[in-house]
Amino acid sequence: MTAVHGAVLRVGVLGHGAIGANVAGALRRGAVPGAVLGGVLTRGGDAAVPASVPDMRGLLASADVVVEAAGGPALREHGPAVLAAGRDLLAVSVGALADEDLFRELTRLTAAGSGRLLVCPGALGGLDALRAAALAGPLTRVRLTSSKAPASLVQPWMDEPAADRLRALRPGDSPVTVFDGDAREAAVRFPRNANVAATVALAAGDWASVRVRLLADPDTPLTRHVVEFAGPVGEYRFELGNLPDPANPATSGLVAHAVLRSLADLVPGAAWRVA
Ligand SMILES: NC(=O)C1=CN([C@@H]2O[C@H](COP(=O)(O)OP(=O)(O)OC[C@H]3O[C@@H](n4cnc5c(N)ncnc54)[C@H](OP(=O)(O)O)[C@@H]3O)[C@@H](O)[C@H]2O)C=CC1
Ligand SMILES: O=C([O-])CC(=O)C(=O)O
Repeated sequence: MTAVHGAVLRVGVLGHGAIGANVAGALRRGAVPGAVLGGVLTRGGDAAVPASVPDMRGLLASADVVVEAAGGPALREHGPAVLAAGRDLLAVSVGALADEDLFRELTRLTAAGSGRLLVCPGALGGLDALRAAALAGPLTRVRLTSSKAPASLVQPWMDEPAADRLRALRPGDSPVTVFDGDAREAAVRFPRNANVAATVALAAGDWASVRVRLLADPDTPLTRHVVEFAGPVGEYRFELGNLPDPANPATSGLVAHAVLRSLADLVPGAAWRVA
């Protein structure tokens, strides 16, 4: 477990986009009692960003816990060094953990007594019940259905006609299914949309049996996630309707606040927590 300096939790933020900038700004404003912003690492070490550090060495020196909010490739590049340095790693780009080699490497480092790998719930809720139900016995059904604005689902690997069909959807048009398959494939093919699928798979303890549908819905301003599961202790359904983050409509505005909530639980001596 990370050694915390003094009575405060020092937070390093990797990435200064929609989520990272929100988290860094909130920490500077004192939004999480007991936590302070240690440093921010942008891709180019942008000195204009408050608390900017030039490189990962600088971020590790400034932080007890590192929030990864920079995308899957950045989690792959920096995650092992964060854990090896004995810092906790709060991952937001959870879809990158669909890469079995990366997941094995990160969990090996945590098992070796380095920092902990922490998965942020991000745009989701209800994961506590999903984990509890999975502990009660094998789940008979786990499903995630996500719908969001069509433009946010366009991927670089799509051919032009397919991408154009999504962009051309208008209010009043029916939702279009852009993916129907398992959680690992969803996370790989939609790295900016299906981090939630990876999070459900990790909570359920199984990637292959989590059925994921992604829908392009031109008719709602909300990004919706419906998590359904069933097992020996009951049947469950959680539905979230998140407003998109104005800085990045592919990302729900809830995510930065979910990071702050996770950090609040890491503050030493926190009076209470949703454990
Ligand atoms: N778990 C969940 O529920 C969710 C997870 N996510 C994931 O969170 C991640 C961040 O989302 P969001 O903030 O909206 O994305 P943004 O694109 O708004 O921001 C990402 C930022 O990270 C920067 N970055 C990329 N690589 C590096 C690097 N190696 N070092 C430092 N900075 C880097 C980018 O810089 P540049 O512009 O130079 O590339 C950009 O400023 C995404 O991977 C996204 O998929 C998003 C939503 C929900
Ligand atoms: O922010 C969201 O609603 C979900 C998302 O993009 C992701 O999981 O990648």
